[in-house]
Amino acid sequence: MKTDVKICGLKTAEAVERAVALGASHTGFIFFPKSPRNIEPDDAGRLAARIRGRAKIVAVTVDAGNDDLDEIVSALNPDILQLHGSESPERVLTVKAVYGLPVMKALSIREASDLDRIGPYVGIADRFLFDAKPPAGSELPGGNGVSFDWRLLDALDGGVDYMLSGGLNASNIGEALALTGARAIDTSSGVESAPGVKDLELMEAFFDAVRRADDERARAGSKT
Ligand SMILES: O=C(O)c1ccccc1NCC(=O)[C@H](O)[C@H](O)COP(=O)(O)O
Repeated sequence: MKTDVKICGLKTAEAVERAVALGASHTGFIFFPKSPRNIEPDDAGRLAARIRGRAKIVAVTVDAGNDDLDEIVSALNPDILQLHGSESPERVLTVKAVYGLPVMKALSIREASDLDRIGPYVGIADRFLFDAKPPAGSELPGGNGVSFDWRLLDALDGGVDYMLSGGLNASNIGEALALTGARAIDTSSGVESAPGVKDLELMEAFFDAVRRADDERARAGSKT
């Protein structure tokens, strides 16, 4: 099985095209002005046009109102909306109804009780993205390059469809996949040389590590 990989926070044609050539299943564009990865909707739309149909296009927003979502959806025409703020289940339902797009709801995890927040979104969100909680003082709800304790996901109901996120990089992705069995992963800072600057070599190393982990899982699976 090939792990789905989302490369998030893309801002240049070179990075978008390289991510997809390396096998990214999802490309993420950040609409959050405080982020070093923030991109204008029209610029994101131009980048997405280069890879449309080859990878899913994900619009990442944080507690966005309908005016902002209207502009983003019309300029980017995303395949998926990632809601990365404190959007309620009711807001997720509304967004899905208004835009007719699948929603990936991001939830931040630090301790076992954080998994209790999943339940109200089950049957509403199409997928979850489990990220680490931001470190103290961070203005960003995501893209902080920090991981959570992946073992917490042992308690997760096996039917929950999610992307594993938060501080993933070429050095730790093998362990993260082995521990969680995640089928889909997301990274941003782990493939950057500086905040918001994607590094093509780090991206390549990340995909190499993911494919090694996939091979390992296939070998382990074929022995059982
Ligand atoms: O990446 C950002 O700057 C960001 C800002 C505001 C909301 C969400 C953001 N990122 C969302 C993502 O999906 C990131 O890939 C995810 O948080 C993981 O980031 P990292 O820990 O840096 O790999």
